[in-house]
Amino acid sequence: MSVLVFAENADGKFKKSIFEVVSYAKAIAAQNNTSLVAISIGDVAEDELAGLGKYGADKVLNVSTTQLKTFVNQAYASVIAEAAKKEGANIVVLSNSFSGRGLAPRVGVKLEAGVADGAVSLPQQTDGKFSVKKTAFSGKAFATVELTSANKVIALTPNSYKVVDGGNAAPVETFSVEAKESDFKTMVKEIVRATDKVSLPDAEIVVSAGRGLKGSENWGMIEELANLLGAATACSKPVSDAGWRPHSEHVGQTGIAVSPNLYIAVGISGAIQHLAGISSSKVIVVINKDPEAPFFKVADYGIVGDAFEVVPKLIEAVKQYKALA
Ligand SMILES: Cc1cc2nc3c(=O)[nH]c(=O)nc-3n(C[C@H](O)[C@H](O)[C@H](O)COP(=O)(O)OP(=O)(O)OC[C@H]3O[C@@H](n4cnc5c(N)ncnc54)[C@H](O)[C@@H]3O)c2cc1C
Repeated sequence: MSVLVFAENADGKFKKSIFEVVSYAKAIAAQNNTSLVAISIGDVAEDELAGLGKYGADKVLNVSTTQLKTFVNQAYASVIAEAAKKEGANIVVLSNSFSGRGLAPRVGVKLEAGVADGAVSLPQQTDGKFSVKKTAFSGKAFATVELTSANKVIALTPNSYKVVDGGNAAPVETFSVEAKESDFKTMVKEIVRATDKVSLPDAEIVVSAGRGLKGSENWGMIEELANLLGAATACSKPVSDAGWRPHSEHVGQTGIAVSPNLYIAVGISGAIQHLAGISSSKVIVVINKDPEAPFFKVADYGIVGDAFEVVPKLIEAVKQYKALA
């Protein structure tokens, strides 16, 4: 028995969410007194792969074929399932990223495994039971699910487990698996990143704004605040529907789900469909001129005031703080 973790790369590099998921998988391996094997698919340099050992991987399997250079959901799921079988891994861990959300159920089917996607904490393993706390109902609630199958697949929500480093470089082994033609019915030909800014699903800080900002011409202060804080920018649905901001920034039930350490909401009412995408944020700050705005009910800190006065003051305060630091 061992634990297998899928380490997904972005342009040949591993992001922080992968260090989180490797650290998380290591903790599960430790709970079960077993080893942790990581698998990487695509074009990643040897030292980057070996570096996963720092976060707990005892060994790294490297799958690097031309056919699998870009992400192909079905084919990647087959490779991960084959690796799990070969390594005797009965627990497979992935990030609940865009790709991870597609992979987890497919790997689950191939391994006849119970799946817990959107996990937010380590599994509880008592009295022979294996339970995982996860987000439910588009992030509106949490559920604790019990995985009763012998094999288990867990997809970890980004920003819900701390990065634990301190290990040593891990040995890297080439892993080859016969590709099935049926796995390549749909191919990703090219991935064009929307911007080179902080990626929204991975962001630790998000500055988000809504219809209270009146128009796209007023986003300068939101971007300035986000740049100062190293944050990603986001918006409510009507804002992207109106074309004030790109759809890639739309957060909520029908948009992206985020789980940053800090979510700053400016001029957003806090409709249930918006809250669905942000409820696993650690700290929520709301700026709204209406003291009755529903968003204040879920806020950790609230500022009742006009965004056009509050945000410039906040920018000044952050600049002063940075100058002192
Ligand atoms: C099926 C369905 C799915 C949906 N999915 C989503 C989704 O994924 N994401 C999403 O966001 N919405 C979604 N919606 C829409 C959602 O119901 C709300 O209509 C939307 O979130 C409201 O956006 P808003 O808060 O920006 O705008 P508004 O509701 O217009 O609120 C604007 C807020 O700004 C405040 N304000 C105004 N001026 C200022 C100022 N100068 N300073 C400070 N505050 C100010 C107001 O007090 C108000 O609270 C969905 C709706 C449906 C029916």
